[in-house]
Amino acid sequence: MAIWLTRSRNVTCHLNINLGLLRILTQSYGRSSLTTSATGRNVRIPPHVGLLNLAALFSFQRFESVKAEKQHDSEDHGDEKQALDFPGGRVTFTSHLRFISESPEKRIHCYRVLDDNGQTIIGSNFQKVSKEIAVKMYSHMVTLQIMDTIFYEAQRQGRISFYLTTIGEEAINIASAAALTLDDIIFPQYREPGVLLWRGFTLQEFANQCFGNKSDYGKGRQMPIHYGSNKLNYFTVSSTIGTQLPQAVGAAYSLKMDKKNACAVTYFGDGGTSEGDFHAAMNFAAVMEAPVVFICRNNGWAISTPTSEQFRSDGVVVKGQAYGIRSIRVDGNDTLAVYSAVHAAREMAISEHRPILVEALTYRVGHHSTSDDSTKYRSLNEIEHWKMARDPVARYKKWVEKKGWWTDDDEAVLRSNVRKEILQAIQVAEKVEKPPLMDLFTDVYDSPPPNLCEQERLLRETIKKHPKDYPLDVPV
Ligand SMILES: Cc1ncc(C[n+]2csc(CCOP(=O)(O)OP(=O)(O)O)c2C)c(N)n1
Ligand SMILES: [K+]
Repeated sequence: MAIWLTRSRNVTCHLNINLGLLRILTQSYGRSSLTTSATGRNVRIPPHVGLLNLAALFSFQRFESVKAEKQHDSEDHGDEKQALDFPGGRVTFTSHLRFISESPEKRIHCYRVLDDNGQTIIGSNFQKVSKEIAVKMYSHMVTLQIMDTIFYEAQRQGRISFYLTTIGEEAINIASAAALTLDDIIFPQYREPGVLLWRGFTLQEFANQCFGNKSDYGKGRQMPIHYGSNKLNYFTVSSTIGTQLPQAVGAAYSLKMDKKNACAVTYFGDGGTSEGDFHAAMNFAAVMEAPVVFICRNNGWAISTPTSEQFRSDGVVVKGQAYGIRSIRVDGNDTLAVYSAVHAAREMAISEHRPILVEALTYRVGHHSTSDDSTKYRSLNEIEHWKMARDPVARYKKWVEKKGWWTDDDEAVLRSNVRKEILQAIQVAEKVEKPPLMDLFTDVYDSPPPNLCEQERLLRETIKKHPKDYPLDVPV
């Protein structure tokens, strides 16, 4: 409830108060009168009006009073002459007792280039892309979609233990990757395999990891989709939400110390922003002026948690300013907008030694993973709407087609080739031997500690006791 308090000394304070505070105020202000300007006109309230009456008077005005308060937010009540020299800059004084509103009147706008029909919005400001890059982006988005569909089916058939798709987020994956260089170091969450695909990870390499065979760089020690590539500057996915964020800041800081023409780029979901690691990383990056680009895929759901239960702020983009980080909100389903925003973010991060936050608005069209059924917590209509009306791949396709860079024949050839290549990769990966049992215990300690040796002994004993339950294709 917003109230203007007037005292005889002509001091006006603007308050945002609850009933408890109102009680304290009426007591401490004693016989002075209260004046409300909540409706735009001043109403004098005599000192004898009881607290309950006062509460009733204001309770139905809550909406209007908040509006008034917001209007005042935009006025400058600061006294330029009366200021405090304080670390970080001059702070002007005000005699208005006024709290900053918890939410701005308007939400932060979302940058886009393509309209819903995939055509460039006249006057839009974006990074030009060559035909080669434009077509490569489109074909990689399609490849990612086909890979997801086939791998998902392979999991349903029991051929791999787990899978998680990126459907609906192809533009964020591919366009952001295209705007970076190979020297930029990627710290992914798990819904960005398209970045790795763009960097040259082969479909065979993806399949090897999902099957956890001997050719998997992680030697089968991670669940499927926890890809990583030293060669491609792509840190291995960690299931633990948010851990990649402070790591990215540290890597970015080292790139700056080494005067490298590169930045660190980290991806995370809206759910990830509730982790302490997100806040530690943002603050550390701002203070250390680390060249890191934070890319948040705000896809509406963190498994079954909707964003309304994740935060009460205007999404994620506003958190950047609180930490002193330049930020942008972008339409995550608009390939050209994502490309342009990340391209600009990278340039600023490196040339100005600063972190940048990009919030990409999108939607997780698939279930969280193969362990989830999202129809239990969200409507089919919502899913269908994003799948059909807001599909980033179809939208971008219209643009490349209009440019004359893509035809139906190109589409048919691409789809058929990619499908064949993925099926072939799965067949090969399935036949490759699994890493030996011993690999489970190596590569961490020079000489394994007693508890690890004990675990190995117990595992071998269990296999001997229950040979039928042990997979035949894993050498003991
Ligand atoms: C620290 C931690 N807490 C909880 C989990 C369980 N978990 C796995 S994924 C996930 C949701 C994350 O959502 P978000 O970061 O928004 O990414 P999205 O899956 O939507 O891409 C949760 C809670 C986890 N892996 N790590
Ligand atoms: K999410």
